[in-house]
Amino acid sequence: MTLRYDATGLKPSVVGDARGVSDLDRSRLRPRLLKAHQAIRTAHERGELGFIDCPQKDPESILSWAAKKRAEGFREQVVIGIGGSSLGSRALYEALAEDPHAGEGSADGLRTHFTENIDPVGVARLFDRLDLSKTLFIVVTKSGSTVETMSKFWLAFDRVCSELGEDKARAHFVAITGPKNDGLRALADHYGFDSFEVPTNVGGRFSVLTPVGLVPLALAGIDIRGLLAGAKRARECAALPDFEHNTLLQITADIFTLYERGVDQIVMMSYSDQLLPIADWFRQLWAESLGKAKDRGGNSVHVGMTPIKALGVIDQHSQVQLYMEGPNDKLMVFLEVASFGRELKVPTRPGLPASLAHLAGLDFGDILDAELQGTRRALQEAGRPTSTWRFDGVQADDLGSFIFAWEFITALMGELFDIDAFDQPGVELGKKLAHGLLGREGFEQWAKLAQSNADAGAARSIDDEE
Ligand SMILES: O=P(O)(O)OC[C@H]1O[C@](O)(CO)[C@@H](O)[C@@H]1O
Repeated sequence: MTLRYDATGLKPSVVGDARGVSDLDRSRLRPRLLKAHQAIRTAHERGELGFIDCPQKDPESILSWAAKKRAEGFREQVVIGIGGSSLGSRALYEALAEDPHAGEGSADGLRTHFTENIDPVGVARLFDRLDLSKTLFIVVTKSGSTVETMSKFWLAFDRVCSELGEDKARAHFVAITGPKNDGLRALADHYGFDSFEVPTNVGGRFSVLTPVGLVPLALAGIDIRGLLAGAKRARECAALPDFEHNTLLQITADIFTLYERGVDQIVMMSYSDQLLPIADWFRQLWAESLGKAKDRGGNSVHVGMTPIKALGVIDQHSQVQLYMEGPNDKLMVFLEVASFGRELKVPTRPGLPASLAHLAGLDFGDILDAELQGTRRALQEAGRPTSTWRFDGVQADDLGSFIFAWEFITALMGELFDIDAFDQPGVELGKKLAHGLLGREGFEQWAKLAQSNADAGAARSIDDEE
């Protein structure tokens, strides 16, 4: 049974085949979803959930600042951030930039690199090949104190100061951070960097349509007006109060019904290289928002759906065996592109073996599409739930709509789980331990522990250490 959602205004269009989810099931959840929808509206009216305001923001000041900045002669930019401070911008850059990893930047758009990890090999490979005189560093951290981001910022700042002098360094750094006056904000004020603010009521993983994403994307020459226009379209769809016309309520009803049936994993399988990184953004949004130990009443619930990133056709030769025959616990979300805007055909020159002769003259996009259809149909025949987000093409407005739609669906899921979808208490312990270990006493403790582990020959984790 294919559920074509009432795609009121929503582009990309969405088609679901939530096997086993009947209209009856969906209407069963209708009252809870309308209550969730109302709760989100109320929270927004209280000034929370700032992500809902993002599509309304005027991008013109960012666009004119970016044009002025590029005119200063920069040709490349390095975005230093992690998690919500980088994943969204990277995904949108890699989807929408003309040729994201090749060629030189220009006065119309800086070639953009994203550095998120602190693997010394990766950082050195990037930093060592930069022409610092033409490189702009965009430092993005909402808290202003994330270890990975701030250590790389300091490395960049030291190198630029050493090469160009501290006076000139100022123009090579832009800070995008929260209003808290310590960490990056204090340094930006002290050194006089251009800076933009991350609104306090927008969670990091919901912030790509704030200066967090809009500033680097504008510098890269990406159509941020189109992004916001698409997000506005999805916002209008999200605001519809009636279940029958609100596509996002219907999609959420299907996902939650499946979850209650034991489908606790969601595979975002992109049949487009350009759209693959958007699955990285989605994984943080979905995992960090919904993976929670306690509900709002403090009860231990341990809820969440594991988000998995997959790429078609590659993962047909890797993961699909599990998706087809393994446990029926995954919702397949296909990202489909109707037109790649690029023709490339299998040559018709004679010589192909008879078994492959039918490929001659075929367009690569058509082959990809046939493989998507074949894989999707096979999964449906195997009774696996699927849904497809169908993009006319990889363009800014559809991506803006996609971003806002999933942000809103995530907020609705948080209401259905009755959890706080906007905090991330689970990441704090790891950070504390890491910070502790990075302090002096931490390393002594760590060295002692490593030695005692070695002596005991036992693999003990730091958690066992009282
Ligand atoms: O923008 P910041 O404060 O550097 O945080 C980066 C990321 O780290 C987290 O706080 C924890 O992983 C994410 O929620 C956030 O997106």
